[in-house]
Parts: sequence; structure tokens; C-alpha cells
Amino acid sequence: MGTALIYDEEMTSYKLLWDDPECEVEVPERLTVSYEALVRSGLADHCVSIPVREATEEEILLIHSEEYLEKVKKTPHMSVQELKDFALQFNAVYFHPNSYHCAKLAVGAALQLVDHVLMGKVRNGMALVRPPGHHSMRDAACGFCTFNNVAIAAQYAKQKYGLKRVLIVDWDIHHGQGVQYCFEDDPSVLYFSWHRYEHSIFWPHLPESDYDAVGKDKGVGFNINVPWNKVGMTNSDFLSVFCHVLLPVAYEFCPELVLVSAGYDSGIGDPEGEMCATPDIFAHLTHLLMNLAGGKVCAVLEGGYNLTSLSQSVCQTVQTLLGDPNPRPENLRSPCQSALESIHCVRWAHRRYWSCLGHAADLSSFQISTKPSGSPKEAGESTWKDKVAVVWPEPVKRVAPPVRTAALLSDEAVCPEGCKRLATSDKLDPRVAGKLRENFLEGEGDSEALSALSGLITLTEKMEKDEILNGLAVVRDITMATACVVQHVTMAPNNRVLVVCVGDGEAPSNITEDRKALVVRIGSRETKQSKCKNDIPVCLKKGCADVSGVIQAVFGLLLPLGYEFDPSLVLLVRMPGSEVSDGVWQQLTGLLQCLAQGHVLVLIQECEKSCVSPTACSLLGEPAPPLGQLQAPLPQDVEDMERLRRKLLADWTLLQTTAADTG
Ligand SMILES: CC(O)(O)CCCCCNCCCN
Ligand SMILES: [Zn+2]
Repeated sequence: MGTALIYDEEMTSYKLLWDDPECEVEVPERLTVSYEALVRSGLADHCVSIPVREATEEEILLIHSEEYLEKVKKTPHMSVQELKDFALQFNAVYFHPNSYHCAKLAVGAALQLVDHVLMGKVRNGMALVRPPGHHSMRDAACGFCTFNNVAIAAQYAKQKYGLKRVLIVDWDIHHGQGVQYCFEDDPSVLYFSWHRYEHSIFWPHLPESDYDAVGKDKGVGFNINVPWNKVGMTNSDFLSVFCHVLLPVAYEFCPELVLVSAGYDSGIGDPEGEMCATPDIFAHLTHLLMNLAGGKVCAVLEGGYNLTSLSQSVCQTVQTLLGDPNPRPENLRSPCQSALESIHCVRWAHRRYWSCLGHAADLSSFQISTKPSGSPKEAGESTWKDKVAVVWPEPVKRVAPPVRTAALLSDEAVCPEGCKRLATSDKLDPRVAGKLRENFLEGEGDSEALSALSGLITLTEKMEKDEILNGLAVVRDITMATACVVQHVTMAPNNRVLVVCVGDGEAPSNITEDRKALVVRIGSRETKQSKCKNDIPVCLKKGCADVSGVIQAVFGLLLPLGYEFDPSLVLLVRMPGSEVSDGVWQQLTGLLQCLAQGHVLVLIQECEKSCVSPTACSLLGEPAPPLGQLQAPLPQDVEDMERLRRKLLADWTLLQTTAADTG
């Protein structure tokens, strides 16, 4: 199934007709540069092009009032002066004789995308639209927005397809208060937004944009606001919020559809956001959402005003939707104190509503930075032209290797659909053979074992050379196979391997202190006190059969560790007898492809070969099936994981979830 791209240059046919410093950034070129970048990069050709359509009045009335619609319907016939006067009744908007037409196309584009995804014609997709939507309200335009494209799409999806749970992820740098107002009492729509706030001195200065606006009545808990109280937030801040706030909640919620209010003014160089996250981060944010809702992800453009940053970020998003491997995240470091405060506050505010946040530390542990008395930035606010030009490196080219998934299997085993069987006939370098015999086979002449190990070496080398993206191997002795891969990979100077062992069993023997290998073991009990700090055992009372326990460990520990460790290879090992369900296993296999440019090698013990085909599906880029709404993790497990997290904080900064953590 493909990735939809919805774009029509008709939506560039309106613009600001008078001088207005607060609206001048919203130019038609925003759409043309984004689309042209997709065409130039060849990404548009790999997408399924879907035509736009005008939304009907009935669809607009899903969210907006008749009075408001009747007012907007009059704008095509207005003079410039009348348009100007009409706009004055709203906050930071402008109108043009064509803006009503374009606003209907923007809504229609979002609905076309939702239809094609929910009817299974495409897997996911992106709609490049303007005007944006997330600020507009039932009775009012606001912040360049006329109709609330994403809010209408959510309502439309519920009504037409009977969806019970829709997740809206708003990564635009402004708070989509319009969306919040629509759904704050609605438990079927979980709205997540981060936004520049600076304790309300940033536009639109609303108290209800703060972290304590958690929803109302039946909707308490289903509105999550992460305020950025400083500018300059980085990739590390963004990933920390996804791992420690959004994703655990999103998996507990288990949405049937993910709508993204994809605004790129949160990216570096944007005059509105003034943040520092680089365009490649949107590849990771997108990837981390793609195993939710069975992969049904609809991204709808909101803001983004630096044309270079915008077009690069749009390309990063679409390339990930298409399944191409993610770039390795550049030099991640500790989230900043202000971001940690925000994470701490929002986790605390939601601790009663989401069991995954039940243990969130209370706020007494540190003094929240006081709200500065500073007056809103309006006074003498520098316009975007005064802002210093920001530069950043062009995102690295992301090339998909010629072979996506290779399989190392015994001769009689059937090769899963879509995988390429690895020919072990390749002559093994006699020196390597000698080392393997000496290190792993105690010299015994077991040619079968030798050919299996040499096959693993070949697999690993083909990944390093980007001849294949990822692979799976069915082996007889999984501990030996793991040790063999670890040893081979860590021989090269700047290689690092993240070993994820699922189920109980011995960690590989040759893990050294040199941080070239990091082992995270998720199992039911401490096999033995982990001897070195690069071997991290995560213990769950019920072992890997505990879905919410594993998911808690993945987002709270494994992914932050993995991002900070930044491996060149991920080795995912399914220990024999691990009761991990295929669903959880596929989630893991899918999510871990966000690391190491997607170079994931999965090891499966001969006796477990029933999980070969689900593993192959995930390695081939199929979204993992939804896990269902998650139960609460066991309190004992939560406490153990919290204790482990605090112990690891000294070495791993992305594990922090509160400002006090840097104690
Ligand atoms: C879609 C979007 O969220 O990017 C729209 C942002 C509107 C910003 C209005 N700024 C007003 C500044 C007032 N001094
Ligand atoms: Zn914005």
C-alpha cells in the first residue's frame, strides 16, 4: 500500500493584499516550495497523487457554526477594504477574494486523505494545504486559519467510519487552541500539542495553553499541552517529549487513526518558532507514530514560514511515510532544563488519567520557574525580518539499500515473502573462519555452525555496506550467534551495536565496558546481577507476556537509551521461551528501525521459527497491528523501572523526565 500526496496549486491563489506585519509570513510560496522539493527529490513520484476537492457546507458545519460560514461565504464578493475590515474582527488573519475557495479545498484535501487511508486505498499520506486550520474556532477565524481542517477531519472520520478513538498530534509550534476547544470534553479524540508559550507571553497568550489544561468533563485526560517556555528547543527536547509523554499515552489510548497537524514552524530557522530542531527530526517523529493505528497516519500541513526549513522538513516527513530508512539523529544531548520542567509538569498533570504516567514524580520536587511578569511580546516585537539568519546543514541523503530484508535460513526453510534469502555459499575468508572456530566453536569441525556464523558475518557486512537494509537469521544457538555478531561489529572502530534481548537468557559474554555494545534485556527476572553498566536488565514480574510492561520499558528506557547510544546496528534477539506476543514483537521490530538508519538484525532461535513471518513483515516496513488499549503496568514493575531509570541517569541524559533529575 502506498503513501498519498494531496496538493493542488489552486491553494496558492490567495495572498495578503495589504500591509500586515503579523500575517506577511503566510505566503503562497510555502506550498510551491514544499511541493517542488518533493518533485525535485523524486519523492512525489513514489507517492499516490490524490486530487483535492472542495469540502461541502455540511462537512464544514461538522465543526463551524452556520453564522460563521455565512459570513465567510460573503468574502469572495468583498472589496479589499471590506476584506480588511472583515479580518479586523478576528485575531491575526487576513482574507482575499479567493481565500474561501482555498479554505474549502484545504478541508477537502484533508478529507480526501482520510477517505483514502480509512478505505485502505493507501497506507498513509500527506496533504499540503493552505490556509492552515488548527487555530480556527466554531465561530471565528484565527492565526491565518479559516476552517479547522484537522478538527473537521477528525469529526468526519468518527461520523463516516464510526471511529471510537482518533489521535491528533500537533507538532506545529503554535497551540492549536481551536482544536482543543472542539474536543476538550470528548474522550474519543486525544489532542496532543506542543507549542511555544514562554509562560503566555507568546501568542496567543492563552492560560488554557498551559500544561494544566487537561480536558473537561468526560474529556479529562484527553487534552495534552506541552508548553515550551523557552525558544531554542532541540531534537533532544522533541524526542524526550515523544518518549516520555506522547508515545506511552498514545499506545495506552490505542487510536484507530492518527491525524498530524504537521506544522514545521517548530523547525530550525523559522521566524515564528525560533527553535533549533533540524528537519531530520520530523523523520523520527513520523516514524514513531507509524506503528500506531495499524499505520493509518494522515499528515496535514499547518504552519512553517522559513521556506528552506519547511521544504526540507516536508521531504523528511514524506520520505519516512514512504518507508525509507531514517537518518541517524545528529549529536543528541540532554534535554534542556526548561523542557524537563515542562515534561515533568505535563506528566504530573496527567498522572491520574494515564496509567503509564501514574508514577510521575510530583511537582513538589522542584520550584516551577515563575511566570515572568514580562508584558506580551507584542510591544516592540521584532518582526521576522529583524531575526538573525540561521543556518544549518542540509539533511543527509537517505537512500534505501537495493535489498530491504535479507533472510539467513536453513536450506529447507521457506523464505518469507518479500525477503531475499542470503546465499551462504559466499566463500568465507579463511582468517575469519579460523577466528570463528577458535572463539565460538572450540575448534570442533561443526561445519553447519560455522556456515551459520559466517552467514551472520556476511549479513552484518552487507548491512554495513548498505547493500541490505535489515535482516533476520534463524540460528541454532542464539547466545553464540549474538556474541559472534557483537564481536564482529565492535571490531570496527566507530561501530556500535545496540543488543535488545527479549526474554530470559544469558546476555552475550563479550560485552565490554567500552560502550561499543549496549545490551538491554527485557525479561522476567534478573538472571544474574548485570556485571557491567552496558548490560541493562529490565525485569517485569510477568515477563514479556506483559504488553503494557514491555511498552513502558520501550518508551521509558529502551528508545531514550537507543537514541542516546546512536548505534550503527541494532541486534534484536528473541530469546527462546520468551512469552512475547507477535504483536508486541512486531511493534518492537518496527519501532527499533528508527535507529541505526534502519539496520536491524533480528535473531530467532530455530525452535521459534513460527515468528519468522511476522518478523519479516515488520522488517519489510509493514506497520505492526494495534495492541489494543493497554492495561496499567504492574506497580511493582513501574517502581523497578523507575529505580533503574534513576540509577542510569548518571550515564544517560535522555532518560530524564524531571528537572530535578540532574541531581
Ligand atoms: C498555522 C500556524 O499555527 O502556524 C499559524 C500561526 C499564526 C501566528 C500569528 N502570530 C501573531 C503574532 C501577533 N504578534
Ligand atoms: Zn504555527
